[in-house]
Amino acid sequence: MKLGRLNHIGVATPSIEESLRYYRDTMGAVQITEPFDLPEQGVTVCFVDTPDSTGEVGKGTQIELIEPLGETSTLNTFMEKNPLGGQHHVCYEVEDIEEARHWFEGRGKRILGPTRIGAHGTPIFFLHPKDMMGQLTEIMETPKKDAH
Ligand SMILES: CC[C@H](C(=O)O)C(=O)SCCNC(=O)CCNC(=O)[C@H](O)C(C)(C)COP(=O)(O)OP(=O)(O)OC[C@H]1O[C@@H](n2cnc3c(N)ncnc32)[C@H](O)[C@@H]1OP(=O)(O)O
Ligand SMILES: [Co+2]
Repeated sequence: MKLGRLNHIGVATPSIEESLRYYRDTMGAVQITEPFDLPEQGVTVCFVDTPDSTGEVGKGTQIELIEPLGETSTLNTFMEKNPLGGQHHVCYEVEDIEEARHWFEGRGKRILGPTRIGAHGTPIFFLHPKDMMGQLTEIMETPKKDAH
């Protein structure tokens, strides 16, 4: 397996509205999606697009803003330790999610739960931060070109 594209950086926040204002008004973001709830993951999410190397917005690495949703959100423990939020996870793309799963299992890395569909609508899994140099790491299958 080779290191794939950095698809997004997951950034936890106590207030997605405040974070949206920050990225728009302080950082000059020009393309931000509407927030949407993922109740099964216990988060409200939205994406801030950053320009790619040509300066085009929409194809570059995204900031994935995540706010806890509900009492049982996985994010609540993180927010207790980091009340202002901050960098939560990194997400790399792979061509084949099952091949990637075998790769990491073969290297003794703990995979957190089953492969499932993530916020981009493609299969993902998470790897435990303690096995990944301290970084909670999301692995995501690259969206197929003809995906609509
Ligand atoms: C946008 C939707 C997206 C998707 O599904 O597509 C998401 O939902 S992302 C947000 C929520 N989902 C997840 O984070 C799934 C994976 N996370 C987990 O399974 C847990 O959060 C886990 C196992 C990483 C940590 O579990 P928990 O928080 O309950 O336990 P601890 O607080 O005791 O953490 C154990 C140990 O890990 C350190 N830790 C926790 N979170 C992080 C982090 N984000 N980055 C780095 N390190 C982290 C924590 O400090 C503990 O270390 P210790 O030295 O023992 O204090
Ligand atoms: Co993510």
